[in-house]
Amino acid sequence: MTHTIFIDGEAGTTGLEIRQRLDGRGDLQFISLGDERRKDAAARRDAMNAADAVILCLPDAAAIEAVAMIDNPKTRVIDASTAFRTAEGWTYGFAEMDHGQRAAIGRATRVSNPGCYPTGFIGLMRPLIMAGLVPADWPVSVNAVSGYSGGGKAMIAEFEASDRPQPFRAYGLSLMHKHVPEMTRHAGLSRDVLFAPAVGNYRQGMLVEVSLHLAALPGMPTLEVVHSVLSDAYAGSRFVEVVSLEATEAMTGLDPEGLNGTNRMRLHVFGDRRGGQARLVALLDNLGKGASGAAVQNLNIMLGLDEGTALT
Ligand SMILES: NC(=O)C1=CN([C@@H]2O[C@H](COP(=O)(O)OP(=O)(O)OC[C@H]3O[C@@H](n4cnc5c(N)ncnc54)[C@H](OP(=O)(O)O)[C@@H]3O)[C@@H](O)[C@H]2O)C=CC1
Ligand SMILES: CC(=O)N[C@@H](CCC(=O)OP(=O)(O)O)C(=O)O
Repeated sequence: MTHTIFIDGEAGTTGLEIRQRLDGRGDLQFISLGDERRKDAAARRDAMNAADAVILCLPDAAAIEAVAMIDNPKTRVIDASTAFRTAEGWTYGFAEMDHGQRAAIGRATRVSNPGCYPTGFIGLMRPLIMAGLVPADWPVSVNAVSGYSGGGKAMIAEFEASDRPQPFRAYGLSLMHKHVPEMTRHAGLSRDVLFAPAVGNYRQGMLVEVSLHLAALPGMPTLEVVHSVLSDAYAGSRFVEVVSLEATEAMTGLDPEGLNGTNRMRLHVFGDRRGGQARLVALLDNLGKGASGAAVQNLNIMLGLDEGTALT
């Protein structure tokens, strides 16, 4: 059976990566508008209503407009923007976040693809909060560094055009980053997370880190307990791996580009087993499991296919 797919925003950073991952798949047929018509509202409306599945790779405002154009009840949507990640009627497209989430994605007509930073943060924290190791109202901070492709075409042009690009830039300094509601909600927290992002002068890949004073938590969990809760949560997972404590203890550094080109995420629990502190670090490709890879995984699930089709 062939499914008809329309990628709105196909010429953008996320759209291009999705298209590359889907190229050569005989089970899919694409509606493509070409450069002249890709922003023509009428052409986009027709394309969306003719498709079995639409993947929106647009800025938030354009994604909201696009969804309003769909009147075919059979058209299913995956939105890569931030617009619907905490919206009523949308299913959050992070298959590994809970038992049952994959099946919910499979049934959904509207799926919001998670943000890149939230994928790392929720991946690290949700199991610990659900297990009661971290109380829902705990004050949690998250630091992260992303490659500049995280900022789309505009940021890529900024970094690649400049003779002397900044090596590193802290941003989100007002603490009002657009990912805060999504991270807070889907991690299961009741208090807004404090998010400190940064962008580095490299194209792609990211580290997302939560530091915890384990000895200050109500149950004073050990590093081993934290590790075992995370390992249990992702046991058998194809794309999310929890690195063994032996392996993390042997590491002296972590490369943010280490999973580029894949749909995988690796979770690390760093710290001294005798100490009362932990650095939890997620490694992922912002354009892989953080965006385009996750969108393809969600599409596979929605079409009833093996979720790993065309993904590494
Ligand atoms: N980059 C990343 O790592 C991630 C991005 N996302 C999200 O994915 C979405 C797309 O981001 P990204 O690919 O990085 O952004 P880009 O800016 O690289 O691409 C966006 C594309 O949308 C096109 N576009 C803008 N407005 C319209 C419109 N009204 N109609 C049709 N096309 C339009 C742009 O056209 P033009 O080429 O003319 O500018 C561009 O091709 C965003 O919501 C972003 O937040 C999510 C996770 C990670
Ligand atoms: C480096 C950089 O600028 N990154 C982007 C996030 C990229 C991303 O995840 O976009 P979504 O909002 O669609 O999830 C930012 O901080 O706004």
